[in-house]
Amino acid sequence: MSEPISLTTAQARFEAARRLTSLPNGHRRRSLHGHGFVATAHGYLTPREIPFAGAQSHVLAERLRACVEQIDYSDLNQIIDHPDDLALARWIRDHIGLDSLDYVGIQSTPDQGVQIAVKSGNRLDDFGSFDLPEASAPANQTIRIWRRYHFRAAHQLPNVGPDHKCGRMHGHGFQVILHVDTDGVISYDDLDSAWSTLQAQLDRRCLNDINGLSNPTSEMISAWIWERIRPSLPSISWVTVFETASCGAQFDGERYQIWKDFTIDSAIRMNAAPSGDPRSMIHGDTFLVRLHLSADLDTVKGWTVDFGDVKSAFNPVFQALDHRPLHENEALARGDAEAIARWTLGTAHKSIPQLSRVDVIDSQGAGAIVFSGSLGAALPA
Ligand SMILES: Nc1nc2c(c(=O)[nH]1)N=C([C@H](O)[C@H](O)COP(=O)(O)OP(=O)(O)OP(=O)(O)O)CN2
Repeated sequence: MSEPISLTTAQARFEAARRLTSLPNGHRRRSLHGHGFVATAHGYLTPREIPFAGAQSHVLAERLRACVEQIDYSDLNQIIDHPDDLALARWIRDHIGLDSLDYVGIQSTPDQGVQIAVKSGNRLDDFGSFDLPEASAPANQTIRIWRRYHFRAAHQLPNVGPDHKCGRMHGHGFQVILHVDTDGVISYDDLDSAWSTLQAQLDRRCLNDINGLSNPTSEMISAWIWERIRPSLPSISWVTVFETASCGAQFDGERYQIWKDFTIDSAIRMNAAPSGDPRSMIHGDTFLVRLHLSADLDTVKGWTVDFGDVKSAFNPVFQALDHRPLHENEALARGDAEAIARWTLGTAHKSIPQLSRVDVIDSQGAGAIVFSGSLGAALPA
């Protein structure tokens, strides 16, 4: 594994009203309506920007909160010209006052959002090309919109061992996210029209009966959707399939990535926080720990790595994190999400060699992403 890269991440919520008057007459988003928005920011704060080592995600969260407070409970049209999600993301980028930001996202509903790369040449899913000169960075790699769809279906995995629970016929409320790179012209409506025929083919069906889906793993479903959606959405960048609320697969036309979520409830203490700061004393939080794996497809099983095998292989690391005083582990004495994510990636990589990224996110949506290789497509809040 190459030396992992860390990104700090934070979220802030705000409520606001808007009219999108450039939409056609009769479009429901033309009239005055409101949203509970979620803003996200990713970046790497420099030592100059933080009061002590480990405070990165707290500082980013504070800065983002202060920024969105300016538009919280507002009529957005009074502040921003045509305040669609893209304009809001750009407004935050321009008003947060941090040079170290890499990405800003806006989610206007649980099912739709936009993400922009802040620095020129910064691709949204491959930090390796971060330093591309502006001229060689395709413009369509700096803005990505995404929209989530839901379908209900049964399936059974025909090539698993006799005792595997997924060999039995069962079902899921699947979710699909289409991530599309755009120059700002493609709208959520375009994604809806491209998706509608697939929705009719997938919803309330048994997936095994559908042509091309005889082995309907999350990976195979994401590739099946990719092939069918690409002719109408040529700038599609990733298809994400949530099999359950805690696991799923992503496909970008070449690469598969899967993720599996865990929750840890842990005590922490931040050894670099000044005395008197409550973070210097024992406190705690509930953290989401999201493991991302990059691997080739096992063409017989139809998956990369079984989610169940990920869970078993991760269990010793999970046991070391969950319901534990993390500050008693010397490697975690800094007590922040980045330290936990780095330690988790380094430790779990020994038993899960396909592990390429670990996210550790606290209960307020702030934390760290530590990865080696491709970032993959962002998953919503
Ligand atoms: N890489 C993949 N692994 C597995 C797939 C898959 O599509 N790709 N599918 C399955 C099963 O179909 C299954 O329904 C998922 O079960 P599981 O891994 O147990 O996920 P849960 O969210 O139900 O797990 P809990 O953590 O126990 O809630 C299996 N593997």
